[in-house]
Amino acid sequence: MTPMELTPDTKAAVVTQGLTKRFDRQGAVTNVDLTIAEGSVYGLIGPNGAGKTTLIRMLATAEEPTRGEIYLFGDRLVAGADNLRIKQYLGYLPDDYPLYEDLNVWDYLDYFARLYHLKNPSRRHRIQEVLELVQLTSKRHSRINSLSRGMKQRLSLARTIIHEPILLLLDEPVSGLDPLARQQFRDIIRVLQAAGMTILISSHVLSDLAELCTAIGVMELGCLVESTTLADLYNRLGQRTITITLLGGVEQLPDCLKDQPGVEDWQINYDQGDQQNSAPGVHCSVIFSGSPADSANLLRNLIYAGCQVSQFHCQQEDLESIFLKLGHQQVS
Ligand SMILES: Nc1ncnc2c1ncn2[C@@H]1O[C@H](COP(=O)(O)OP(=O)(O)OP(=O)(O)O)[C@@H](O)[C@H]1O
Repeated sequence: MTPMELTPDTKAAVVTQGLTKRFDRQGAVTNVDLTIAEGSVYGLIGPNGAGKTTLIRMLATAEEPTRGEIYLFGDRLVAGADNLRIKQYLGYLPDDYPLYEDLNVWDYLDYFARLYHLKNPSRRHRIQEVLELVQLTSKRHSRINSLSRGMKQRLSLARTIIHEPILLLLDEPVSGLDPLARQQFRDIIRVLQAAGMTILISSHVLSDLAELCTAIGVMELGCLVESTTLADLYNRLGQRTITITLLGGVEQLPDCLKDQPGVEDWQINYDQGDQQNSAPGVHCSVIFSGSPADSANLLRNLIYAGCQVSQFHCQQEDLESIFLKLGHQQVS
């Protein structure tokens, strides 16, 4: 697979070349050529054991590669060196980072801000700023062990960005969070992206990634087997379905669908169904590969032909089902 190409006006935040990590004789990451465009939100997906955490740990300087190069914003990570300059603009949230449960929220952030040599009054201002961003201002005097799981994860994120990094590496940041907590987390990520950060997120919650990401990488058995924009992934591998509900004029339907640009196949369900659970009428499911203009034409033609269209709904196949279709191998 060739690395994802950047447009001439985009710079790379992350470039890896032949990145490889072996534990004993076991390959965890093999020959990964990864490119992440500056300002993008890049989602890393793949089955358990595919090498996502190991890849992220190498980018975060927490693990030394066995082989290969890493460039962050053009700076090469040097094995064995302290890479201080790079660490200053990196924020890394591991999947198992412990919080100091007995501290209160403010003292916890103050501790990390001091580690980054932030001096007052800037330190105080920065803590106030991140608390506001992660919506924990009202909890600033609470002990960490009294916070909900979602709050703790937002606090971890606040700690990760306390030094204003420009590259965020988040390893399964939403695992174990309920839907509301995940939504709050996504909202914060959007704010960070709007502020210009480049963000790499690994997650098994593909619906979250589909909402957030501009690009997706798929890992399998240590290799990066896909790395592309979300739009390209949908275009190449996603299937779109148009669901049409008709109140009458069903007999004209096959003639309208036949030879219509973008219509690949269709199925008509003449069963009027349980009216409490589905809209009344005859339902038709169309596999569609056309453009938005093609779907507008289809709708117009149906109406001209006398079909009584009560619903016309175009739906993109979701990331989860595209991923399952890829049929990637699970590490056993
Ligand atoms: N410190 C280590 N020592 C030995 N083997 C390791 C070590 N860390 C990871 N591995 C192995 O490397 C492979 C990749 O693991 P990794 O944790 O990177 O996968 P992952 O895609 O993040 O999985 P998950 O989705 O379950 O978190 C696995 O086979 C794992 O057992």
